[in-house]
Amino acid sequence: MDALLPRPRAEIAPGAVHLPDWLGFDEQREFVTACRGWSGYRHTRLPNGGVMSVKSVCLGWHWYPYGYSRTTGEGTPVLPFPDWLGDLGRRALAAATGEEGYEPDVALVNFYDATAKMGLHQDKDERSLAPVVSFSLGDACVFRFGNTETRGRPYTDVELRSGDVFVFGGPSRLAYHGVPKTLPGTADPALGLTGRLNITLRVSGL
Ligand SMILES: O=C(O)CCC(=O)C(=O)O
Ligand SMILES: [Fe+2]
Repeated sequence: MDALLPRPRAEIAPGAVHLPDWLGFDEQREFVTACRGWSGYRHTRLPNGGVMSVKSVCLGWHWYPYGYSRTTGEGTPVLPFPDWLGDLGRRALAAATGEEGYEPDVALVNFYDATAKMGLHQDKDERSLAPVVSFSLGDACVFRFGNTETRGRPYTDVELRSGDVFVFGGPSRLAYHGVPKTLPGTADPALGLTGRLNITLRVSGL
């Protein structure tokens, strides 16, 4: 029942906008197919010795903690950033905030299995303060959106579901955010995805 109720657009903080159900089901399915076509998903190793529980692959530039490079950790070229993904990001940002002319050149594609999560962090390895545009596919998750000062409160927990867009820019561009948990089994089986995919688009400024 709950799934049938429309969820309103919400400004979670200044410059941070949640657009529920922005991608149609066919677009979600095509996006999942594209994500399957990208190879090289890896658990990123952190300088503190930890390993991220998500598996990720990058397009355009390779993100590592804490910077961007032209080659992957294996020394292979980074997968290209496709034009259609830039177009999608441009349309999503325009729909969220009205900003035109967004030109992302990096995508981080994260896969969450039932137990994966992502600790609170800032996206601050880019040399541009252009917004981050995030797409969610598959299982829903709890997305924690905080403040620019600390990992702690105040923060707002937002449920991101398949097809949702979340944009953060302006005064929220450097806000701490993370994924405390996914909600396993909530994906529409017709999507053909067990788990959650998140794709964030950024402008590297490089
Ligand atoms: O999975 C998400 O919704 C957030 C991902 C994220 O914050 C990141 O890739 O930097
Ligand atoms: Fe992030």
